[in-house]
Amino acid sequence: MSTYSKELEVAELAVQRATLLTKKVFHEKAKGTLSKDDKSPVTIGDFGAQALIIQAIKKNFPNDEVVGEEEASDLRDNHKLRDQIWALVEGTKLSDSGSEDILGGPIKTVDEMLDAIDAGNSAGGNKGRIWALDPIDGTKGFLRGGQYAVCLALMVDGDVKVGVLGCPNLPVDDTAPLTAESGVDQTDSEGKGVLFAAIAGQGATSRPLGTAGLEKSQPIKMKPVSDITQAIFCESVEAGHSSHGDQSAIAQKLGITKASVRMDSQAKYGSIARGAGDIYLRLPVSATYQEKIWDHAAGDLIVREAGGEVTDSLGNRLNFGVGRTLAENKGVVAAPAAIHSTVLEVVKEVLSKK
Ligand SMILES: Nc1ncnc2c1ncn2[C@@H]1O[C@H](COP(=O)(O)O)[C@@H](OP(=O)(O)O)[C@H]1O
Ligand SMILES: [Mg+2]
Ligand SMILES: [Mg+2]
Ligand SMILES: [Mg+2]
Repeated sequence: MSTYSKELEVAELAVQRATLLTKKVFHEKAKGTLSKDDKSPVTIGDFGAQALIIQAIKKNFPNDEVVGEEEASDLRDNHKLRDQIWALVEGTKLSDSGSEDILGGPIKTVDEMLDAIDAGNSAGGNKGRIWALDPIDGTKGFLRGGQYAVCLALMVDGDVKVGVLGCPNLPVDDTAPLTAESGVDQTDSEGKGVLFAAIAGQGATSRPLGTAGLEKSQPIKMKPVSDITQAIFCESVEAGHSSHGDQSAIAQKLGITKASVRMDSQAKYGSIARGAGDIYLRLPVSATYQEKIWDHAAGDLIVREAGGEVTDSLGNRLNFGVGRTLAENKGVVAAPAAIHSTVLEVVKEVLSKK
């Protein structure tokens, strides 16, 4: 077996299983939404997906740590919500029993489920094997009917080695270009659902999300951009998550005339990695916000392995080894390697004028 192939297999299957759970919640009107301390939303889908994925990691790699976005404290005294999540977790299995076996068997009790969720409490850092998990990235998109992603990455000594993104609402077809509609009013209808993956040094791939381990992955590559004015650039839907104003000024200076594609979650990284889009800009709106490692780890590797470069707004690589946040970085600039320096120059120019 080549390096990290076992980790990739477990990560892909765990993400695929978790998306079965999130898809069920996506189609429910009531998604069991709570407001967290920072006022951001979390749903029964986020908790359930985190439990299923951490269980699979701990069964296969008991000594590994996990930096997971969610924690179970709100559930320990909210039995109604806890039981709703348990019903989902208990009822979610991959249809292929061989794939289910690889994940190491079901969660047996409610307490085991809560403990699995809380096992995502690693402080992170640059020593040893640590997984970064975002059980639903783009929760606001998930609630609005936009894009969302189930995101998992393995870091070893602070470097991302394996990355997986499950995107239930993106087209399976790698060649379908992004349009203004790609991020709004989306669902997981026929032809939707893609799993992106990468191992450091071994390239990036995609495969249909619905088929567990049964379908072969295809290599993906970023699209060469010969004329930057024709580039498709992506940004968050939420104006509170990145500066639409700065991003539009940068696009304008680059001569880009097409409107941005606004899309929730790391579906943006997957989309540019397969050449459906070209550039992803995420410039800070707040001077104090620190980006979370689980919002970027998998996407960073997948884009770089597909021929892209990912830096912050100063041109530094994202540093995943300093804790649960990207404390040393500000913003994200992701583009094909051949045009990244051109984009970065304009980013610096626009930000320096502020
Ligand atoms: N002020 C802020 N600046 C940047 N990112 C923020 C933010 N507040 C929340 N986020 C993050 O933005 C993520 C969604 O990114 P996007 O806008 O690309 O969809 C959220 O992930 P979750 O949805 O997992 O909580 C959350 O972690
Ligand atoms: Mg969140
Ligand atoms: Mg997130
Ligand atoms: Mg999340």
